[in-house]
Formats: sequence, C-alpha cells, structure tokens
Amino acid sequence: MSASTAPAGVAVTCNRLIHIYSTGTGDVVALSGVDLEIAAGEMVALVGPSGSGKSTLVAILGGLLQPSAGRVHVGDHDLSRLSPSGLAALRGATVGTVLQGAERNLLPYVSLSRNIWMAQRPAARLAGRRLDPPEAILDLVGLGGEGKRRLADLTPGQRQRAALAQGLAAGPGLLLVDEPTSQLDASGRDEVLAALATINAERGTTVVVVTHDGEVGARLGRAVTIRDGRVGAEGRDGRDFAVVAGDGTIQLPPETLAAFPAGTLFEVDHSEGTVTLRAMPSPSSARDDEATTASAEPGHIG
Ligand SMILES: Nc1ncnc2c1ncn2[C@@H]1O[C@H](COP(=O)(O)OP(=O)(O)OP(=O)(O)O)[C@@H](O)[C@H]1O
Repeated sequence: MSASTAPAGVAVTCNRLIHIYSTGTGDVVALSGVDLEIAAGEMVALVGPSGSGKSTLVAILGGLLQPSAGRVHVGDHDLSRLSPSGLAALRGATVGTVLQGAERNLLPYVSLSRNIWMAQRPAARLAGRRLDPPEAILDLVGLGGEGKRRLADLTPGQRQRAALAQGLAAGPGLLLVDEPTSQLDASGRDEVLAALATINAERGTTVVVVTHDGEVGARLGRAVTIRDGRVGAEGRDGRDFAVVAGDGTIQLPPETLAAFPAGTLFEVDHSEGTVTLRAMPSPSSARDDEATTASAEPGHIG
C-alpha cells in the first residue's frame, strides 16, 4: 500500500461556546462560554469533574450536537452553520468519534477488518479520497495481522485499540476518544497511549481524549480542565496554568477559591509579565487583625 491519503490533522477553535439542554423540567447550561484553541496535530486531554461539560463539548466537536451560541470551527468547517447533511459529512469524513466502551464501537459478530470495511463504505464516498485498507489501520494501532479476529477474541487493551482503529476508518483529521483507559490495567493503558502517539506521529491526526485519569492527561502533554462549563485551567508539560476566558474572567483553582470565596474584592496590579491580585479584607475579617493579615496574602498570576 502506498503512503496514506488521509488528511493531516485539523485545528479546533471554540469561541464563547455555549450549550443549553432544554428538558421538561427546565434548561440545563452545560457549556457556559468555552474558549479553546487546539492546533492541527496536537494531542489534548479534556479533564474535569463529572458534569462539567466534557461530553457535551466532544459531542459538539464531533458534529452530534449544535451549540446554542458561540462559534466552533473544526478545520475549515464552521459547525454552528453546518446543515444536517453538512454535519453528517463532517462525522463521516473529517471527525472520528470513539465512544466509551469498545463494544459500543464495533459489531461483535464480524471480524475487525470487516467492521472497519463497513465503516469505510459510506466514508469513502463522503471523503472523496482513497482510504487505507483495514489491515493498515489495524497495523497503526498495534493490531497488524489480527484483522480476522472478533471483539470477543481480544484482551481489554486490544479491544480498546480496535475501537481506535474503527474511529480511524475514514482517515479523520480529528479523533475524539471518550475514556479510552477507564477499564484497563496499567499495561493496557500504556498500549492505548502508545497507539494514540503512533496515530498522531504517523498520520498527524489531532487527538482529543476525554479522561478522568490524571496520568493520561500528563502523558498527552496538554490537559485542559473543564469546570462549570468552561475552560478552568490547563496543565502543560507538568506546569499548571490559569486561563483567561474570552470575557476576561479567570477561574481560580478550587483551593484558592476556598481561601478567597465569591465576592472577595481584589486590587489588581499589572506590570510586565506579572499580575498581582491583592485581596481586600472582608468586613468580618477586618474586625480581626490576625485573620485580615492571613486573607490579604496576594495571589500571583503570571
Ligand atoms: N441530554 C441531556 N439532557 C439534559 N442535560 C444534560 C444532557 N446531557 C448532559 N446534561 C447535563 O449537562 C451538564 C454537562 O454534562 P456532560 O455530560 O457534558 O458532563 P461531563 O463532564 O461529560 O460529565 P461526566 O464526566 O460525568 O461524563 C450536566 O449538568 C449534565 O447533567
């Protein structure tokens, strides 16, 4: 087989992305202004507490949901403006989504190769380009020569890698993967992380992984924390950062927020490369000199 004809990775941009679910009992704000840039070919983990909006964000990036407001681009596609058929084409040819649990991605009664081949049939037409044969895709995730096997024949780590292969069937520029390591032991997790690194290195595919596993976030190099429906923080190469949102707000880390609760007044000093937030004593702590001194310790961002 000649070199892959799959596209290189695509970039992702979200600007003030909002998503509201309307339910019988009222509206639920799942995303409240996500600002996020992911470069083409980057690997990023989305982390954060349960219910913070990670799955909703991934569903939007995967063309399964349209945002209530704000803008989201995947490559050249403006997802908020795509028609239903445009979204279907995006799902078929540009973005591959791997759902949590390998068995949700693959049919158990046909071989791995057959699964991928079946996913490629509509994709080849939508993508308008030649797709890699299933064996080449399986090879990429470390399952070369295993195409005749079925899901039940595989170890948990192999199953998860087979699910990654299925997500790659159409040669997407963006691969979205939900909790790929949640049911795996350490060696299974290593296999999956190695497969993701190979996909990224050999195909240039942009990879976004939703995970509760801090180790996965650290190993991918960039971990974006979603908190209360927006980007709360980032970890890059072992360093933690706060993030300025599009509306100028910064979320304090939870432990800082505990010391300086909502409503705390800060004086803001800004000099080159450094922002100093100096907490004003609250009226109650002002009555207690000791407490005032403690709560007035400045926080530094910069
Ligand atoms: N289909 C839906 N209808 C109504 N509300 C929803 C729906 N899906 C999610 N929500 C709500 O939207 C918010 C964000 O949920 P979401 O599933 O995106 O978070 P999450 O970070 O992926 O959580 P988890 O880590 O538990 O999967 C939560 O308050 C959730 O209850």
